Amino acid sequence: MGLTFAAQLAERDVDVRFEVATGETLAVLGPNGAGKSTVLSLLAGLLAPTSGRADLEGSVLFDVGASRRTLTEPRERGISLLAQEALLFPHLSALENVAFGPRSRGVPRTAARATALGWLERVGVAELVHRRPHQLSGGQAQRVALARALAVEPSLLLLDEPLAALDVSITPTMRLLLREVLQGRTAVIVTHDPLDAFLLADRVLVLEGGRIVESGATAEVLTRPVTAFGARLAGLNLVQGRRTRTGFAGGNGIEVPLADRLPEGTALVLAVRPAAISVSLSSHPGADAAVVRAEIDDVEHRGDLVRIHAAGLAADVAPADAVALGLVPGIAVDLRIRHGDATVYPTRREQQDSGRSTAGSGR
Ligand SMILES: Nc1ncnc2c1ncn2[C@@H]1O[C@H](COP(=O)(O)OP(=O)(O)OP(=O)(O)O)[C@@H](O)[C@H]1O
Repeated sequence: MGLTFAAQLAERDVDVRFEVATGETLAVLGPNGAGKSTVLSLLAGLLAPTSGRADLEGSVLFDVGASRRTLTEPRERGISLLAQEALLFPHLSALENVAFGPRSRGVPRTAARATALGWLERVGVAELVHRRPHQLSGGQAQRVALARALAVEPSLLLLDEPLAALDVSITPTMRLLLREVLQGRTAVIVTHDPLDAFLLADRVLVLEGGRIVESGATAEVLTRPVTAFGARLAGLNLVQGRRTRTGFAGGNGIEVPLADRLPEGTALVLAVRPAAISVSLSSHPGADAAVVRAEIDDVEHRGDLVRIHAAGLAADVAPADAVALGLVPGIAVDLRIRHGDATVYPTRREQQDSGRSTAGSGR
């Protein structure tokens, strides 16, 4: 059953229809003003469509037409929303914030607290149960907000740019936590970040001007992009490799130390943005970076940057640097990736096989 959604909202010129199977995560991408937040608001019941119908696991969320107008109350929809900001109740402790949902659905206090504690443990902040929101860091507050969203066992979890407001130093671990809790959960995530889409979503939908311009399995959109956003997705470097005794070893010689406890031999994928790979004629390896020496296969001019292809990787450099270094096909260069810029995670199959274990990021 899952989710079926079809809605028009005339005043915002939005007309979108899609389905999400039970247990599947859909990423909604698109430029500013594309209609992503509008879709989430329609689902959550914060906006009513001009016309359309949505069903979640056989229950009507809305059904609006010429002669009918059913709008299920937001709190009756079985939907939780994780927003950019944690939006916790300031006067309640972390535990009370998470217990609030079950309590307001009639669960007795002790049982609601036990549920809340279980979720706070699951998201890694059990020791912070008695803190008030102002005593939590941004990342801790977002973990509490995630526990709160999940404690009501929603049929659908909505995530609106859940990592956007966090310090970049904590987004990798938060992203891996989301990846873990989204396994087998029906979810729609709005994001600007192709890495989120790739790591968290089974399918991707690209909106532009209130219409769907591209959709498909994440891997498909990655390999056959038809829009600028799809191309941004496709630009992400993905390197297949394995867990060695010390970390990740990729087919093209990239090695990154890891702090996870995954067994040796686990199939892993390393993701790194083209902008995070620096290109030089020669460099010193250093302790905090992986360096791959390779001949340039291709040089692509892309407006305000130049994309270098070598060793199966794409690296973006400023045009002035490309000229100064004389970057042309055939010359040998060092591609340098700081360990902290690489995200390493098990392939989906490995993750399912090994239960809930996740790789640490490359930091
Ligand atoms: N509160 C509002 N009132 C009227 N129009 C709005 C409102 N919010 C958004 N819009 C319009 O609706 C359309 C879709 O906007 P929406 O906020 O859904 O886009 P978005 O993809 O979420 O953008 P962003 O990435 O900037 O958050 C845009 O034309 C926008 O100008």
